[in-house]
Amino acid sequence: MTGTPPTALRPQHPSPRSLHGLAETFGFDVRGDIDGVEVTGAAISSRTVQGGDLYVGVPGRNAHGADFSAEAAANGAVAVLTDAAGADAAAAADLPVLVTADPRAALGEVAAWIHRTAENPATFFAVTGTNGKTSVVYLLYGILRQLGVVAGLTSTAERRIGDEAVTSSLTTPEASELHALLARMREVDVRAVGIEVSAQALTRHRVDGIVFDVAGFTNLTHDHMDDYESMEQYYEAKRELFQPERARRAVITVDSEWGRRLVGESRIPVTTLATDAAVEADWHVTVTEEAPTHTGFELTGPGGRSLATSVPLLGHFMAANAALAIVMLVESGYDLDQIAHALGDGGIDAYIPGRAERISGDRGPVVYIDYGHTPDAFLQTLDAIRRTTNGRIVMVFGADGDRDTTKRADMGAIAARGADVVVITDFHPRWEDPAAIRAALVAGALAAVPDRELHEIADPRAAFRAALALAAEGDAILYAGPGHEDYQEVAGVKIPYSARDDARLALREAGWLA
Ligand SMILES: CC(=O)N[C@H]1[C@@H](OP(=O)(O)OP(=O)(O)OC[C@H]2O[C@@H](n3ccc(=O)[nH]c3=O)[C@H](O)[C@@H]2O)O[C@H](CO)[C@@H](O)[C@@H]1O[C@H](C)C(=O)N[C@@H](C)C(=O)N[C@H](CCC(=O)O)C(=O)O
Ligand SMILES: Nc1ncnc2c1ncn2[C@@H]1O[C@H](COP(=O)(O)OP(=O)(O)OP(=O)(O)O)[C@@H](O)[C@H]1O
Repeated sequence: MTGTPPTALRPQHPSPRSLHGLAETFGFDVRGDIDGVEVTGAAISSRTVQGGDLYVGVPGRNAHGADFSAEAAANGAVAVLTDAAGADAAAAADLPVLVTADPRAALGEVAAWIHRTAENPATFFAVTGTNGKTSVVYLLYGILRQLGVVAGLTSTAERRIGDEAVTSSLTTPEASELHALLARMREVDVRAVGIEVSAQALTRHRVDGIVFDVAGFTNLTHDHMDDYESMEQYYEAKRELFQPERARRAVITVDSEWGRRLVGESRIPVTTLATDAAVEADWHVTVTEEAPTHTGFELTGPGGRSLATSVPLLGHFMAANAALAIVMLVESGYDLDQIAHALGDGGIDAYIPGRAERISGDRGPVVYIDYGHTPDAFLQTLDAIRRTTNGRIVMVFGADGDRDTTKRADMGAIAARGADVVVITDFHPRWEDPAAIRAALVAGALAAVPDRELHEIADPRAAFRAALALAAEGDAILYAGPGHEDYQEVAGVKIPYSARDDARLALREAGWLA
């Protein structure tokens, strides 16, 4: 149900709350008459305001949100919450104004109060880490459904309320959207929710007002060095999730040094998980079978408990992701045997859009469309493909413009080391010169493997077709980056482009797909 109107993400029957009560609860200064005013929702963007909303005007990089109060009023806002700098602009819109020092920092608790999140009976799972968040959230969702639980999720790809799905923009919604979404989920009896929590969400208060039942950690590797000054700062942003104000208990993957450090620096009960038998942990996951279509694994835990199952996705890292989801469920109260029974002989039933998604048919090269856009994601996925492919690997990829530029050389190098043929193309150049982005990737690739066969083709459609022409039966093509996305962002414009649809078309043109 892509493109569902935003009302689907809001409670259909909100119970109004008094603005007076809100101002009193949070100690906000009041300007104007608030007697008898009731709010039914909150919005951080004037563009998403609905009738009865409190419009929250926050200062941003480009503008002060309070400057859009008139538009918010026209869309039905009944009051504005802003800071002192925004108060006059908000008052000019002829709405009552609540004033606080940091409205963004207040938003989570305010939205939780309006939507009564504390009374929501669902179990809340949070997943953080550089790679694997979306995957773990979908795996939680899939396993919960196999357990017969009505589940919901929010991820980079989609928000899901039971069977209803809506395409996402941000990985973690703004708090105003998140609490409304949880209220909507409550209306349709969702009993467990997986929430992907980015570092940016923690830094920007997007998950304030929720105490998660279980928080999971996948890994921490090079990314987002545009948003954070160092890996240390990036780590500290993630660490915030593992404190009592935010989560009751944690499951931490301790394969990395960052994970092991996090165990010591969390202030909540922690259960640990490792893929390496030599690493001390409460739970261990061992891969027992690797195939393009699925990965079999065994999970062993305290007291001799164990579970042998499979995940319908490529890669040992997907076994680690699935194991994390299972241990998080155990920590939330499910019995391992109950999970084993629900999974049955068929294993985990989950579909993750655009994560090592195999879009080829029975004939021709195996084609994976992946969302990997970090050095470690490239490394892990190439390794997994190498282990399940007898032929050559052709890798197609580009890099984000206006995002962490420091990872480009590594991305190029890892591709050149792990693939037999490299095709460098445009991803989302945004406002950068696409040729300069490609040049950085080419330089990284050739510095690592000077004689690697390399093609530079700007247009992604042409790049994929070139890769297809270079591959034969038994080979694999990894097209990393676009995943589930349906656009390419060039100079501020989102041009429709689905790598999955276009690659399927190209496979048909080549006669490999019916
Ligand atoms: C850098 C950053 O975090 N930007 C966020 C920020 O935008 P901004 O500061 O540029 O806002 P602005 O344009 O100055 O506008 C100020 C305020 O006026 C409001 N406004 C503006 C115009 C208008 O017509 N009406 C209106 O109400 C805006 O909603 C905003 O609240 O506030 C906006 C409104 O909430 C966010 O949408 C926006 O996220 C942008 C889209 C973004 O790219 N964020 C990235 C950093 C992010 O969060 N990424 C992580 C990725 C994680 C991962 O890859 O793992 C994520 O969780 O998605
Ligand atoms: N556990 C993992 N370890 C390393 N790489 C992984 C892992 N899980 C997935 N990946 C790789 O990272 C890519 C992104 O996976 P996923 O979307 O699940 O991560 P994410 O943390 O949600 O990323 P984003 O926040 O950018 O959406 C996958 O397409 C795959 O290439």
